[in-house]
Amino acid sequence: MTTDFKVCGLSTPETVDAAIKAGARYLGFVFFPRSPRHLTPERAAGLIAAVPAGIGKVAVLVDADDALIDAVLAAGIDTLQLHGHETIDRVGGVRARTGRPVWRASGVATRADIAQAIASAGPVDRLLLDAKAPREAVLPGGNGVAFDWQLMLGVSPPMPWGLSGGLDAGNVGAALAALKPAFVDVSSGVEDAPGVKSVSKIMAFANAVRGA
Ligand SMILES: O=C(O)c1ccccc1NCC(=O)[C@H](O)[C@H](O)COP(=O)(O)O
Repeated sequence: MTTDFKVCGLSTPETVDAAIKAGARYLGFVFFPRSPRHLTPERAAGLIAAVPAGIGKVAVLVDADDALIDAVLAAGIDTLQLHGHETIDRVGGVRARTGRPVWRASGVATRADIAQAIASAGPVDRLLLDAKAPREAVLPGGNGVAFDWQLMLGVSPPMPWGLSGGLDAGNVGAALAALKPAFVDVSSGVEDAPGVKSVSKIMAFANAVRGA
């Protein structure tokens, strides 16, 4: 069975279409003004309108307020990925108020980070383990950096979890074989430059996931 994958940071009709054709289970849209992948809810609505039913439309949010959450849901988003410093109470509050699936993204650099990510995830539907952002990074995710996957050996989070950070067509097969996450998430690894997705790299990533 093929592992589900999410293509994150989509911002054009062509690359949304490529991700759909490649078989992505989830499409990610970033709502964070400092990101080269940033979208307004209005722009996202235009992209989401073309997405068939059955494919998840995931908003990547960083410490978003309720007004932004409501705006992205009105744009057609169905899943909320919280990628900031949201507390357990905030995660639970967002889930209870919206009734939508909530994913918690956490940065990993050490084994202790993984334990902390699991302990502080709150009532999430999915946990996304991403590489901890480098000290000088402007973004909390989407930096094209991998964490040491050996840190995950022997760890099985009690909720469905996804792997992200620095994945690409060349390494995702090894990641899947070693860790068997419920899903994988890619952004920089299918780009030609930050924020510029590549149709051919999206296809190559999908083939690598299927071939794993
Ligand atoms: O991608 C962004 O610009 C971004 C901005 C702010 C918070 C999170 C962001 N991305 C989160 C993702 O879901 C990425 O897909 C994930 O971190 C993997 O990124 P990459 O290492 O570039 O494949």
